[in-house]
Amino acid sequence: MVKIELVDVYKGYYGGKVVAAEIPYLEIRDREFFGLLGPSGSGKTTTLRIIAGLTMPDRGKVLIDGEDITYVPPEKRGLGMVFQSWALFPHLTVYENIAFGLRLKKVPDDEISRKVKWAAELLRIEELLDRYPYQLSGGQQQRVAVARAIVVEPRALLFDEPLSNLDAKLREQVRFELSRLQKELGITSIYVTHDQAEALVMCDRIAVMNKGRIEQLGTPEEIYSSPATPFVAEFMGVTTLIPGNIIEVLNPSAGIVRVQIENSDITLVARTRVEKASLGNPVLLAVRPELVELASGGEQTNVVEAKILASSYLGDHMEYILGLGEYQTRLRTSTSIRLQPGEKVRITLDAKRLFAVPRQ
Ligand SMILES: Nc1ncnc2c1ncn2[C@@H]1O[C@H](COP(=O)(O)OP(=O)(O)OP(=O)(O)O)[C@@H](O)[C@H]1O
Repeated sequence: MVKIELVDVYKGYYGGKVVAAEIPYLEIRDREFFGLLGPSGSGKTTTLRIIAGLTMPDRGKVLIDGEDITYVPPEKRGLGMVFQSWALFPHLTVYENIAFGLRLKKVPDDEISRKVKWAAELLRIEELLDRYPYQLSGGQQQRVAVARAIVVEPRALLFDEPLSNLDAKLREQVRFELSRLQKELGITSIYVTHDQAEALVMCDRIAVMNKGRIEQLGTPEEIYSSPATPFVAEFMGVTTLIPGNIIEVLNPSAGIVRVQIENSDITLVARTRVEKASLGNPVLLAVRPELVELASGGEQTNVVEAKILASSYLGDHMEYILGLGEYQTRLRTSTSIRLQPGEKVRITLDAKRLFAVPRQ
């Protein structure tokens, strides 16, 4: 079992003007694929480096399985690392690159040979063992870097944007392979990325970071469908955030509320965080295009009138910009439906998926 905890960790720069990491408590569970997600400068790398032992926190503790390792040097923590720059040794073959950590540990040759073969098979690079790094593609180098990290059988794996040097197509493929490998080995892993899609598809849980702090911690689905703050909603790709206020609490235990859009008499039923489901609370309605449909007539809730402001033909679908009170949102339809700017339409917003992001 390998559980990693951060307790009251703080790291600041420039006399505390820059908070690189401030984490009251974080637990990364045994065998979990854990994502640290956030924009540039949000503190992901600092947090990972504190866990790795490469950055000393100003305050706080790092625990592995309850044991305080805050002052244990990086090489004694038993953690495998795969960073953005893979930094393979150019003068060593793939075999020797993978074997490097084992040689340092003075592992006997026959055991090294067995372990290198095992790691090479897992990463599907058996054919490449005699080559030098310059004879490999970016994707192959990346696999060698992962093999080198796992061959020493680390207690946990730390990844810092390991795929950012790969092109989009390869990135998708290696993403999938890394997830498979992580599950196969059952190894606790922490993965730093600024790419939402990457975190959503790979990770069991994600911490979204902003200015050194964790804004939200949850499963990919929670983070995507129930963003806790406007920052998380925007970072997860919500382009339309419509301000409103809670005017009725319909189901307190499920967080179902009625929201009145600011400066209009339009009201919509939405979900919000249960602890924020109180009368008068300000919210932002996160309206993703996939929640908006033309009303067919049978709907009971969330049917409102909107005005077509603009239309675009996008080959396989139409996209319309709608005016909703003084705010705007988008509607997608099949290309067989053609609406004209200025036209009024009745739309429906899926009340089960419409989320009211707390504003305070
Ligand atoms: N050695 C350092 N000296 C001064 N400031 C630093 C140092 N390391 C990090 N910082 C600052 O701490 C903050 C967090 O940086 P960090 O590298 O952890 O962010 P990040 O989320 O990993 O960003 P990126 O995705 O760009 O790597 C930033 O404002 C950064 O400028």
